[in-house]
Amino acid sequence: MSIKQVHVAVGVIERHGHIFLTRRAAHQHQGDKWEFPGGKCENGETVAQALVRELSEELAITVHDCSPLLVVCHDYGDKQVKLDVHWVRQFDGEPSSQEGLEGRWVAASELANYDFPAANVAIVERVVAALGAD
Ligand SMILES: Nc1nc2c([nH]c(=O)n2[C@@H]2O[C@H](COP(=O)(O)OP(=O)(O)OP(=O)(O)O)[C@@H](O)[C@H]2O)c(=O)[nH]1
Ligand SMILES: [Mg+2]
Repeated sequence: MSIKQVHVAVGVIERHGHIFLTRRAAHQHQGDKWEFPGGKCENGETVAQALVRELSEELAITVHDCSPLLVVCHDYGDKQVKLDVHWVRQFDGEPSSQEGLEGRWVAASELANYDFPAANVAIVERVVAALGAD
């Protein structure tokens, strides 16, 4: 049996201490959980290129710059993921889900109230540590 790890570009989109979250569709992996928008890297793409493409496709924003935050590897049993997480602070446009997903700006202090996939615990900790929880 082969173990395939999915490489995912994930964006922590930040503006004025708030983070833009989307809620995964019920039928998706980790369905109904809240997430930081992003998606799978395609062949030949850098993570930054994948992030620019995904955030354009999913949210119709134009990302001008991003910077690495952390990498999280997680085994869900049915799927192994490597989340390559970047801050996204320079972008144009107002994010709105192009895929009909629920989306909202959330204060760093409110992130703990959201139900994320297990792999996201470390991401939330880092974001709250960076932005403060008050
Ligand atoms: N985008 C995103 N994916 C995450 C997060 N946390 C996490 O475990 N993942 C996992 O990373 C994997 C890849 O994300 P994705 O958005 O491309 O996955 P998907 O299956 O919805 O993509 P697809 O429907 O376009 O094929 C999924 O298995 C998802 O459960 C997160 O915060 N953001
Ligand atoms: Mg996605």
